[in-house]
Amino acid sequence: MMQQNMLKTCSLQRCGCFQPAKLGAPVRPQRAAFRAAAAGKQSANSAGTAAPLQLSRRQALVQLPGSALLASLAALLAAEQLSTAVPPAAAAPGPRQLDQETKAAVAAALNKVVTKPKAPVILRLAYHDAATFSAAAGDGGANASIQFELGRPENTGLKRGWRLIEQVSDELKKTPAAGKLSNADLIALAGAHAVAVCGGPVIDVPVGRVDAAGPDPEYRMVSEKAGVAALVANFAEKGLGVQQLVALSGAHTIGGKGFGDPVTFDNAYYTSLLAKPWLNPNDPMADMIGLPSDHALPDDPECLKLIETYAADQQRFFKDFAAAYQQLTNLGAVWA
Ligand code: HEM
Repeated sequence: MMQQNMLKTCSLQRCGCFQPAKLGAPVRPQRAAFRAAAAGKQSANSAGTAAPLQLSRRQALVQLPGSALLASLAALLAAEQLSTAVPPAAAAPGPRQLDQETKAAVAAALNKVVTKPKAPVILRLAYHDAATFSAAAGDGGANASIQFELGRPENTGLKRGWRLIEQVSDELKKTPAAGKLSNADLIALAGAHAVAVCGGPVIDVPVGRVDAAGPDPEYRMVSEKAGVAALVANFAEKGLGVQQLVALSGAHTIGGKGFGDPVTFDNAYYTSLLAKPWLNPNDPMADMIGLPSDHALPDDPECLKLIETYAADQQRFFKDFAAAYQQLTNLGAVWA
């Protein structure tokens, strides 16, 4: 409504033919434009014509002299534009950016709740929430359904992560962000925060995801015992390629899998995959390092090339991880 009235006011400034628009008093632009054109004719002829002119559209076009005709056409065009201008529709559903006020409130809540030691479980939670997506079935994905799936074997340990999201949500209740974000948004934002707080890339996460009312279908998560073909196939089912598989697996650089400092997000995962410390017969902890699915990656030539790239160039890893994380957290999302 406000925009509509601004439009009317603008037209007032542009062609001077409207009375100021009042709230709730719609102007009839075409008629007003004609009056304006007729008034132009009247003033041009004021010496010889006493009666005010009331012209039809056709009359105006036929009878008005050149300059008045041009003026009338211009007025008509402006009026036509106004009359066809539809009121602004409600914003179309889709990802949107957080406003500054909400962003600040969310950042404060995440800083308070998702501290470095909590980062690994939160990042894993974000993966497990989104990776139930199936492109073929067209369901699952980043929708906070993880809250209904915490009893599944692949989600062992993630109750702790979900409780942290509940805490973030509670924190936000006292702020301008209250009620503005879904749990699915909070999970995606918290995962990005987890990466950043451990020194990884700052990832822009749009919001507007709608929460699911129940669990996603089962058996969508790939096993830690999977070989590289099964890993690639599982990611492909979600519309993610080999590059996304290798970049996202770099998340294992944080947490307890033995790839360097557990709360530093860096490219130690890739340097370790090349060094293969799990094969060191002199290290009693060797078999604690990495998962079979991690160990499998360097066996594939395409994966190996990416592992070498990320091992040599941390910034490239950060860039590809950030892009893949955005893809991951948009999988299957229904936008409000
Ligand atoms: C590629 C297939 C993947 C498999 C099979 C897999 C499996 C696992 C397993 C079994 C754990 C150990 C959980 C535990 O300690 O109890 C783990 C940890 C973790 N995963 Fe994955 N994961 C995969 C991909 C990912 C991706 C794509 C991400 C995030 C983008 C991710 C993030 C994490 C994190 C951060 C941890 C450490 C959690 C902690 O220490 O609390 N994982 N993953």
